[in-house]
Amino acid sequence: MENKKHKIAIVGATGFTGSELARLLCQHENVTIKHITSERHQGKLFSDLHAQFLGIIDQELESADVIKESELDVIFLALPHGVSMDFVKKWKHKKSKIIDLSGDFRLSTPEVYKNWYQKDHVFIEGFEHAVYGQPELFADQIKKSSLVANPGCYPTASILSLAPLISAGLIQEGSVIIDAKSGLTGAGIKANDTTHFSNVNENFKAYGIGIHRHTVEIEEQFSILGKSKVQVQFTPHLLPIDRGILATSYANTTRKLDQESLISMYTDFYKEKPFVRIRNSAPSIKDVRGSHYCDIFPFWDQRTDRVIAISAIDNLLKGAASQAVHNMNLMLGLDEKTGLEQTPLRP
Ligand SMILES: NC(=O)C1=CN([C@@H]2O[C@H](COP(=O)(O)OP(=O)(O)OC[C@H]3O[C@@H](n4cnc5c(N)ncnc54)[C@H](OP(=O)(O)O)[C@@H]3O)[C@@H](O)[C@H]2O)C=CC1
Ligand SMILES: CC(=O)N[C@@H](CCC(=O)OP(=O)(O)O)C(=O)O
Repeated sequence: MENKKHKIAIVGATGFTGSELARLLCQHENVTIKHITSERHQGKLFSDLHAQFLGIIDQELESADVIKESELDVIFLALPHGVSMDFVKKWKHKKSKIIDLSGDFRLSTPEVYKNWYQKDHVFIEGFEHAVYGQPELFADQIKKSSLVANPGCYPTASILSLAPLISAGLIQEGSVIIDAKSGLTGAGIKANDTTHFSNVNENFKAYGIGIHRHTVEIEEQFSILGKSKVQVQFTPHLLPIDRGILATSYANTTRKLDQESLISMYTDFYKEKPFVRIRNSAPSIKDVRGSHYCDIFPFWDQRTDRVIAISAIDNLLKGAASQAVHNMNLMLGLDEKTGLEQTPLRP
């Protein structure tokens, strides 16, 4: 018997995460891409904009207006934050499940959203329904949800790096410091001064110091996992590479640990999570590039009695598109690994 194909749409398909979604979903055995949308490029072929899809997805880009009348199982929103919420509001009566890649529904309340995104939220109702889409941590809620807030890229790497210790209540309050670095595609497809070649090439800098919106996303998720308020110091950096995130997380623990028990705690925590790999040496960005893996090396520094957990992901995949597909698999009751077992791309 032929597989039932779920109908999906990718809204904002011309961007970086939208085109990665298209790459994954065109090979996914259980879905068919019904619509791919763009407002600026409607009428052109997807493969005209992204030549790598020539002969693979020569589908016409449509305006998101077509979604209104279309029967869809899942809609992926690969739109900027502040834009996604308008669409979620507009389509609130549709039966389709929505996976939003933006930050619009990741936080706990519209007030917290306003504080960190400097924008009033237009769809407050959404906060009650949205589930934070970290498949390794919240699969049960994701399976029942019809609105998933796909996590941010830095939060994915950061949260997974310390989740086993936070969940076990082993982290000393106020001691978490996360130093994270991202490739340039994290900043989206539109070029600007920051992403200008000569400002990035052979250069390296910190940004968003003390104010980056991912700080609160990480804090809120740690607070849920640890069942008490957690504050973190988070600093992002821009790497002169196209894709990948490396996060180095430091924390003091409430009791002394050792390397062996740390590794066994992490291995145990992630034992049924096929896309988190516990390493016994520091991972590099290229070890996970082009894949859905998050590699983590937890290290016990016996000199300073501190944990240093290093995690690596591909920001466009585990940090965005493949995580969204993982969420879709869970929401549709499919095998969670479907369409996600790409081997990392080296060198
Ligand atoms: N890049 C990354 O590594 C990650 C990104 N994210 C989040 O995912 C979302 C998408 O990111 P990314 O793919 O990088 O973004 P891009 O800037 O690369 O693409 C954005 C897309 O949104 C569309 N768009 C922009 N404004 C509007 C609008 N007003 N109405 C309708 N469509 C619009 C554009 O379509 P067009 O111009 O063709 O009409 C484009 O296709 C963002 O919220 C981002 O924060 C999350 C994790 C990681
Ligand atoms: C390198 C770079 O600029 N990265 C982006 C993060 C991209 C992302 O995941 O952000 P969202 O929360 O908007 O989804 C930034 O720091 O704003």
